[in-house]
Amino acid sequence: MTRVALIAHDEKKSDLIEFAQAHEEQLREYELIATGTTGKRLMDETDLEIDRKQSGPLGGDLMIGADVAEDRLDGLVFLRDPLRAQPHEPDISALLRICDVHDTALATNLASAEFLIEGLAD
Ligand SMILES: O=C(CO)COP(=O)(O)O
Repeated sequence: MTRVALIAHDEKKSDLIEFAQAHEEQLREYELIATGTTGKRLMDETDLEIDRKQSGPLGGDLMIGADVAEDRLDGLVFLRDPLRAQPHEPDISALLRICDVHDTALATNLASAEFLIEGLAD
């Protein structure tokens, strides 16, 4: 089954929720995982089922990175906050890097997330 991860930093969470709501029917076909707080908001504000990992700063990015390393992920939408430094920046870099290592589809902004989600539907 197609497995997709959804992550957003705080300033981008509302954008991700709107994105998920707009694509809810399609996303319902997939196994979804998310970091802790992102996952909670998705569950509260959509009808999607989410496998919630730890919150990002507590290791959630690394947990999703482990899925990527095991080739268990088909795509990642990661709406980062480009204007604010994060305390767990090394974890974020590690997640982006492992996506490149495994050639896993990765979208870090809404415009590319639209392409990713369209591509998964094909
Ligand atoms: O910090 C994050 C990704 O780096 C996201 O974590 P939360 O979804 O728990 O806010």
